[in-house]
Amino acid sequence: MAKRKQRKAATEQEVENHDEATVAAEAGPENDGHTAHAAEEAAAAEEGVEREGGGEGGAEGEEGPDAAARGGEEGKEEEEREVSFDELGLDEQLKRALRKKGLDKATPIQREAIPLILEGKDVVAKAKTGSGKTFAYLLPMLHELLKLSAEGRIRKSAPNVFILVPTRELCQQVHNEASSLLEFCTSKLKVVQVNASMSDKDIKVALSGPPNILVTTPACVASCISKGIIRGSSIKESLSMMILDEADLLLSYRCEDDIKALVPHIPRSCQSILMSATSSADIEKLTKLLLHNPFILTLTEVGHAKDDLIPKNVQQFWISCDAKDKMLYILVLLKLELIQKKVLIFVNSIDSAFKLRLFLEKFGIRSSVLNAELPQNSRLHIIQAFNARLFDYLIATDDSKSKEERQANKGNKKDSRVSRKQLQQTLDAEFGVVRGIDFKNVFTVVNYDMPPDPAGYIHRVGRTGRANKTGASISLVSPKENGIFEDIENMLKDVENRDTSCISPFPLLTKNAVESLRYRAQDVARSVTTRDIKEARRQDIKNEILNSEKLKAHFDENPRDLDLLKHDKLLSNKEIPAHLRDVPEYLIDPTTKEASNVVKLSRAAMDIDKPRRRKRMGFKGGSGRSSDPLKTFSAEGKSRRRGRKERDGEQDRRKRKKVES
Ligand SMILES: Nc1ncnc2c1ncn2[C@@H]1O[C@H](COP(=O)(O)OP(=O)(O)OP(=O)(O)O)[C@@H](O)[C@H]1O
Repeated sequence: MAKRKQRKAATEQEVENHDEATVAAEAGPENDGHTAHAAEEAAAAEEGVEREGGGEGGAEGEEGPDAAARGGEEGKEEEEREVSFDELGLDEQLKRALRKKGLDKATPIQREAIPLILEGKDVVAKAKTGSGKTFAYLLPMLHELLKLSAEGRIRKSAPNVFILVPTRELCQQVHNEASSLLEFCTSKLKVVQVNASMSDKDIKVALSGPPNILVTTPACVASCISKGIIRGSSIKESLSMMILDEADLLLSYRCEDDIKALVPHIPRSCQSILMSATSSADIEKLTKLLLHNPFILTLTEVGHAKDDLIPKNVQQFWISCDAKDKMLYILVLLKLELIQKKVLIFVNSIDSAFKLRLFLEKFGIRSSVLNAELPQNSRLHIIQAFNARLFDYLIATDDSKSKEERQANKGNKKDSRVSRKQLQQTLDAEFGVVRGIDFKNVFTVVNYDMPPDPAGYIHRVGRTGRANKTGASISLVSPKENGIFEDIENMLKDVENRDTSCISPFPLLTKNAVESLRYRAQDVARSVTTRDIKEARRQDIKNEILNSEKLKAHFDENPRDLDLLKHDKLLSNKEIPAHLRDVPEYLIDPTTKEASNVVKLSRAAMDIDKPRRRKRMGFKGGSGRSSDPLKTFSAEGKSRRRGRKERDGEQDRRKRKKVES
C-alpha cells in the first residue's frame, strides 16, 4: 500500500516540470499505463524533453490513468515542495545518520530514484556530477536490507548486494559512505570493499561471513569468481541487488569482459541499478546486458536543456595562451590570487605535474601531486587531507595518459610475468583521479592541459560545484588545443541548444599582470630540469611508500588524524629567494590589485577559511552572485564593468522580485 502511494507521487512528478529538475521517466513496450504515458509524453513535449522508450510495466498500469488525470494541479504543488528524507519513508536508523551529516532534504535525483528503487524496479538514473547519486542508491538499498534483516529473510551464502565502481578510490569512497549510513543501525549489516591490490588471502578474509554488501570493481569480482573465491551458485542464491555506479565510466575502464563474465551468475530476480553522469552508447550497452525493462530517469535543472552537462552553479572560463606560457599563466592566477581556493589543477602527465609542482614551489606556492604511481593509501590520504583543507592546491594527473599506459600494460599483462609486476609497480590500473571522486569544497578546477575528449572535460569540471555549491573552471588553451576546445564548446552548445559559447574568456586577467611576472617565470621554468623532475618524482614515491606503511598502521587506529603526514612538503631543500616568494608591489598593476582584492574579499564574505563555523552547509548553501567576483568584476576597464554591474544589478533585482512575488 505504502509502495503504491509512493509510486503515485513519483508518477505525478514524472509528468511535471520540477522546481529544480525535469525528470524523464520512460515506459516501455510492456507498459500498460498508456494514458499516464500519453500525459507524460504531452508534458514532456511541452518541456522539450525527449522520450526514448524502454521501461517497466505493472505498477504504471495500475497508477497511470489516475496520475494522468491529476497531472496538473496536484503535481504542481508537489513540484514546488522540497522532499525530506522523512517523506521518503526511509528507515529511522538511516535518517538518524543523515541528520548527523546535516542532511534532511533529498536532492532531485534522490527524490526521484529512491521511491522507484524501494519498489524493486530496475532503474537507470542519469544526473549530473555532484548531484547526490551515491545516496540515491545507497539509502533505498540499505533500507531494503535492514527490512530483510529485521524479518530474518537475509540469504547468506554470498553477498546480497554488489556495488560495482570503476576505480578503487571509488570503492573506498562508496564503502565509507555506506558504513557512515549504517552508524546507528542495530542489526549489523556488513559492508566490505575489495580490490585488485589485495592478496587473495586478504580478499578471502574480507569475504568470509559473507558480507551483506560488497563494493568492488568488475575486474576484481570477475577474478574472485574465476578463482572460486566467490561461487557462482552462491551468487545465484543470495544476490538481490546489483548497482553499477559511474556506469558511463565502467566500460571505458575496459570492464566489459569482466561484467559479461558476471552476467550468467546473476539471478533473474536480482534488481539492477545503473547510475551515470552522462549518456553514452556504453550506458545503452550495459542497460541491455543487465537490466530488465528499466525505469530511466534523466534529471536536469529547470530552465536548462535536458542534457545540460555542467551544473549551472559552475562558471566556465578559458584563457588563450601559448603552451610554453602555461606555467606563467598559472603562476599569475595563483600568486596574484585571481582565483578562489581550493584549486584542483589537471595535467595530462606525471612529469608535467612534477614540473609544475617544482616550479610553483620556487615561488613559495606549495602543492601536492595525485597520480597513478602512488600507493593507494597515500592517494586516499592525499584526497582526505585536501578535502580537510590541509592544503589548497592539488595537481592531479588525469586518466588520459595513464589510460594509454594502462592499455599497453593490459596487453603486456598476458605476455609475461615481468609486465604484470611492472604493472603493479608503476601505474595502478584501477586508479582514477577525476572520475566520481567527491572532492569537497573545490572552488576552482583548472585545466592546465586540456583533456583528451569532451567527456573528460565534463568529469573534470564536475569536481567543483558539487552539492550545488558555487564553483568555477578555467581552461588554459594553447593553439594546439584549439581543436579539442572547439569540440567541447560545440558539445556544450549542442546539448544546451545555444548559439553562443558556454565558456567565457576569463575576466580578471590583464596583459600587464602576465607581463609583470614573465621574466621571473621564464627564468624559474628554465631552472627546473628534466633531472629535477625525475628526482622529485622518485623522491615523492619514496616518501609516499614510507607514508603508506605508516598510514596503514596509524589510520587503522586513528582514522581522523589527517595532520600526521604532509603531502605538500617541499621537494627541494633550497631556500626560496625573497624576490620570488613575495611579488613586489610595484610589479602589480592597479587593475590586478583590485581584482585580487575583490577575490580576497569575496573569499572572506563566503567564509571559505572558516569551514567549522559553517557546520550545516545545506544543499542550497554556497555563495550568491553578489559575492562572486567572477560575476561582478571585470579587468577589462571601467565602462564595461559598469555595464556588467548594471546588468548584474538588474538580474539581482529580477531575482529579488521573483522571491518577493
Ligand atoms: N541530500 C543531500 N543534501 C546535501 N548534500 C548532499 C545530499 N546528498 C548528497 N550530498 C552531498 O553531495 C556531494 C555529491 O554527492 P555524490 O558524490 O553522491 O554525487 P554524484 O552525483 O555521485 O557525483 P559524480 O557523478 O561526480 O560521482 C557529496 O558531498 C554528498 O555528501
